[in-house]
Amino acid sequence: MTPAATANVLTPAGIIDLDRYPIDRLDGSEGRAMLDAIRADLRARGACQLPGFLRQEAVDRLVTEATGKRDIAYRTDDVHNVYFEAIDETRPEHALLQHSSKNAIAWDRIDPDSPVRIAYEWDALTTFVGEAFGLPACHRDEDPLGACSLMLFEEGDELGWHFDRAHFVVTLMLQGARHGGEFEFFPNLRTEQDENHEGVRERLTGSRDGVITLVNEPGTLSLFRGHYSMHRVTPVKGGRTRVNAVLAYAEKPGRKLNDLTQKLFYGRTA
Ligand SMILES: O=C(O)CCC(=O)C(=O)O
Ligand SMILES: [Fe+2]
Repeated sequence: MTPAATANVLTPAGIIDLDRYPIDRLDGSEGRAMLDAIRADLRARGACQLPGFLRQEAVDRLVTEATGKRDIAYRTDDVHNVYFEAIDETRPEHALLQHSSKNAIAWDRIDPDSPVRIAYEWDALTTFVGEAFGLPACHRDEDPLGACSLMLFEEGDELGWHFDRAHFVVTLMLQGARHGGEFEFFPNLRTEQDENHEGVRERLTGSRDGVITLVNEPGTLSLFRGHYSMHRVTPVKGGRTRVNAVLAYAEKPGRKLNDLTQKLFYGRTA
């Protein structure tokens, strides 16, 4: 980065397109209409995408930051089942192994003036996320590693089919792969009351019934209820790294990962 760019710290309005998405004016008529549309989308398919949420300059800076930090990213390459649980061989859908590999840049390695830090720490974004998901309260995670991270998916990297442990996830797409790297999603495949083991097994053995593919445009904010909707990221191909940010929130204040999870995702504790 040039000295001029370093000195030029972006403001929330310079990072997020607040003309298109008035997240700091949720009480106004445009803000209310936006929230209504987002909530309807989340109800209907468990996911909502806001293309052009980040301004181009913020996207460009974040891709430069993330790719520049490849060497301090922590690489994971694992097999797991869709529940991230110890395998129960007596359950077919439980024993079908998935592959995931990616490189994660932890929250404490993200620049003080990084656009993603400024956006994540802006209370208006936190309030907006809570309102979008219809939560009584919404807090940023307080985990020094996992609160908000930058992810790099290189050639062959993917996330196998899974249900998130968290009830909802927020991502920012920064750079799509040339091929693959697509986010595929089975809306509401299970519910709190019904695990739908049969439906899960069918999807893991080839059924595409009900699948949706989300857009991969750089600058898009995605909100999704990944706890009920099985999803994956298809293998990256074509030589361009897929880069995104994952923003973590909780209904209660002070959420942190336990030591085991920190070690698993970031290779250390903090
Ligand atoms: O990289 C993505 O688009 C999805 C991330 C995801 O599924 C997760 O963080 O659990
Ligand atoms: Fe996920």
